[in-house]
Amino acid sequence: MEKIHLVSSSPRRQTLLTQMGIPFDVFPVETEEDMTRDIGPEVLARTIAEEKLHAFLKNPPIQVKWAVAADTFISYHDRRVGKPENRLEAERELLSLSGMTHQVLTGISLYRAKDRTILTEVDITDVTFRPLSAKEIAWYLDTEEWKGVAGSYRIQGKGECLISGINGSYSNVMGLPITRFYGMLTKLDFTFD
Ligand SMILES: Cc1cn([C@H]2C[C@H](O)[C@@H](COP(=O)(O)OP(=O)(O)OP(=O)(O)O)O2)c(=O)[nH]c1=O
Repeated sequence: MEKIHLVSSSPRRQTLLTQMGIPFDVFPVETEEDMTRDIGPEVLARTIAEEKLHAFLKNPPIQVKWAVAADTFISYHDRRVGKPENRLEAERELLSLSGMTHQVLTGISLYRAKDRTILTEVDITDVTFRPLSAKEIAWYLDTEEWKGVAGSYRIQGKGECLISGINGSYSNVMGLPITRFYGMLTKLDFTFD
């Protein structure tokens, strides 16, 4: 099977590619990830994923055959939320999410080197939080799971205790929607043997 260059520092995306049985090399890039642009959340998810991919393509390793970049953030009430800067920001975020449904969006941009094709898609999952007490929020903040994740919670960790329901892909919330990504690879004739 051909290797994919994973243009991401996210350990969750590595876990999900491993789960899919796809060999990969990790090649993170630094981009601005400006969430304040006046565009809808789906377009924003596409745009940031494509910006990460294009940053990688400016100076790719010679042997690259495939590359994938992604961006995950949460959206509700016209707000787009990425990773919190500190505990106070995480606390405010969890308070806002308490008792309501938000969307988790992941933009995925896949590159096939042989003809320089780029395919970008967006996956959306609705996640509903239970009404959270101040005690629960304090407990969750103490777990430190909020560090480095969009929306200040980890569905794949103790964060699942805060959730009453999800509609859509679970792996999308973790940073790479397996079903959609598999479909994208198939569209571009990636061979799984
Ligand atoms: C909501 C949620 C997000 N996340 C993670 C997925 C993403 O890794 C992260 C969102 O940040 P991203 O900017 O998408 O990715 P990243 O900074 O981890 O890596 P890079 O920019 O190099 O690609 O939040 C979880 O792990 N669990 C969750 O429940």
